[in-house]
Amino acid sequence: MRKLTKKAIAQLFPQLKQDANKYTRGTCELVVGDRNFPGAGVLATMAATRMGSGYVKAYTSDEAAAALRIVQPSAVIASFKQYGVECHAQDDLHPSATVVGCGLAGTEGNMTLVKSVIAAAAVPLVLDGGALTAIATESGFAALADHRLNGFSAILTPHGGEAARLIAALPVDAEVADDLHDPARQALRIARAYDAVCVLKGPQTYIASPDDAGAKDVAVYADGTPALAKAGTGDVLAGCIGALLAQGLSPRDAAELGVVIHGEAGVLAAEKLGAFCVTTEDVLRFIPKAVKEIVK
Ligand SMILES: NC(=O)C1=CN([C@@H]2O[C@H](COP(=O)(O)OP(=O)(O)OC[C@H]3O[C@@H](n4cnc5c(N)ncnc54)[C@H](O)[C@@H]3O)[C@@H](O)[C@H]2O)[C@@H](O)CC1
Ligand SMILES: Nc1ncnc2c1ncn2[C@@H]1O[C@H](COP(=O)(O)OP(=O)(O)O)[C@@H](O)[C@H]1O
Repeated sequence: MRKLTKKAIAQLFPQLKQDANKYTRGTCELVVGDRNFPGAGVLATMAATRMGSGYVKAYTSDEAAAALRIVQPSAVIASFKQYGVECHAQDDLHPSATVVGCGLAGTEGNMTLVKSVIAAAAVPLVLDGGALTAIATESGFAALADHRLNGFSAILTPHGGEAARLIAALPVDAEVADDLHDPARQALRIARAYDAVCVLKGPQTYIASPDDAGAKDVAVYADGTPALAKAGTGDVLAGCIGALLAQGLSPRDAAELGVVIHGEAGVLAAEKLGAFCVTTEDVLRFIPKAVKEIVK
């Protein structure tokens, strides 16, 4: 397995060009934060804004929109149903990506929403939270397969519970069944079956691509901190990865860089505040320090 370190991933960091404008810096759109989980939408949107995207647009509930207008007024706000109508297309000069699922727990309405977003998105996707529940259904799986057939990539960001659900939805494969206690092999199984980069989160985070030859090609990040074991840190990670994807990084590079910056933000927050007291909001606040530390 390849161990991810700050030093090894520093070179992946997107350059901020002198002649940049907000669109060349990448548009990150997010479909996140239903009325029950507005906080997840706010956290993911704030993280995407912090991680360098020039233009951040949140398609979200009224509840999350009200909070975002106060804590992140630079984010453009739209309602869920506007996604298919207004979503951004991408070209080489104007990269773009969409994050979907943070704070969209598995209601029928949310599942329909996620599938319609996957069908409409002509951009790379980050699928988190409820979007992972949606692709574990037959119609959600088919929507993702069509997205991939249309030439667009996807990153899946399951925690252990979501990974178990993604694997349970697959046909049993006797050859790999024995291996699935090993998280690196779980990540690889998910990546290959869903044809997407898999970021399997936990105390150690495993990153696998569909074309990895075996577990030896899976990357592992093991330098994080249990301070990150707090509700909402996964939403922050999804926003970070989405912003990097929206700046034109490959899915694998965006995933690896996002995981290391997020982990380092947790470590720096724990050093400053003590691991016990670190909040998810602190992790967001320490992202700039983590970036400075990595690109110095
Ligand atoms: N402030 C907010 O609004 C927050 C909203 N959230 C949203 O809440 C929704 C539900 O997400 P949840 O993850 O709570 O619930 P889920 O029901 O999707 O997953 C939790 C289940 O998975 C199991 N599990 C196994 N391994 C796990 C692991 N390594 N980490 C976590 N759980 C593991 C748990 O025991 C539990 O049964 C998502 O849409 C998410 O985005 C959460 O991100 C928390 C913060
Ligand atoms: N003990 C731990 N050590 C290091 N990192 C952890 C630990 N526990 C959780 N994390 C990290 O915190 C994040 C939690 O994400 P997730 O489980 O999706 O939370 P949520 O759904 O509440 O946002 C992941 O990035 C995970 O790798």
